[in-house]
Amino acid sequence: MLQLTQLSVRLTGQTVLHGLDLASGPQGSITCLLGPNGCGKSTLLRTLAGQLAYGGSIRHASQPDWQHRYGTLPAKVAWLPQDCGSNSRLSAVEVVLLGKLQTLGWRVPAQLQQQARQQLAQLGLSAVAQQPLCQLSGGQRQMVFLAQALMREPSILLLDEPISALDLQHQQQVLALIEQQTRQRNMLTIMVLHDLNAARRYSQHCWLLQQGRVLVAGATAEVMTPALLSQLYHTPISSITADDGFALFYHGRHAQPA
Ligand SMILES: Nc1ncnc2c1ncn2[C@@H]1O[C@H](COP(=O)(O)OP(=O)(O)OP(=O)(O)O)[C@@H](O)[C@H]1O
Repeated sequence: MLQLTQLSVRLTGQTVLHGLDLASGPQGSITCLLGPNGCGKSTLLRTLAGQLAYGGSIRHASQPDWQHRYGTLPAKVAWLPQDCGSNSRLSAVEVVLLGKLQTLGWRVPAQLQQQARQQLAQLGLSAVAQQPLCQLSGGQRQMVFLAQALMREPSILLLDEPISALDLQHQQQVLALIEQQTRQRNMLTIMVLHDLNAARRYSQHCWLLQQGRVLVAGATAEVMTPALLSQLYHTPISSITADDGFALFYHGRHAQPA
């Protein structure tokens, strides 16, 4: 579990995150970060990834030796940024192998190449494994970088809008893979999403941010209510219950029975 205490971030003289006190879910679970555009979600994720200077503290509750500091991606952390734009001529499989950069030498062991190909195969990308990244679509690139993040075999996985460029079928495929890998590898996954229904279905814990402050945080089932989401986004949000018991959120007021 990550414990953030009084976490503050200033960017070019402006305070963007204002003293956040937050706890993630435990290892093996997914925490979702929700909130309107500009509320500070990416800033928070970049801070966790060691990319921004901050005040306050970031600790790992069950690993007291784990150190977090500005300037380096912390050990055992993988981060998928929001913008995966890249014109690299490296092939997809080479980009995935970069997830193992620290252990790569002049020769890439066959077992690592196999592992990289498997990561791509799990995302349905085997056919483009040898294609240069610059010749892939935006959605394919997003999945290649997700494969690279998983290749690092992190214990904390930070994902900034990992399905933003994907069609509905690929969204489900990617979220199911993230869920399965989070459990199987006992990772802690922290994920920014704009899709409320995906967040409800795939996360166990939720942080709701508003203008750089915590509106509410806790178990997803308790936090993701129409009332709190309407307050968060300043617009009416209602829900119905799907066949599988999950809430399905939609924009608008719940129709009154006739
Ligand atoms: N380099 C910067 N200097 C000053 N302010 C910045 C800088 N980068 C971002 N901001 C501001 O910080 C705030 C938070 O930005 P951030 O990208 O974290 O929002 P977000 O919640 O991820 O938004 P979105 O959902 O649109 O991706 C915004 O108001 C933004 O204008």
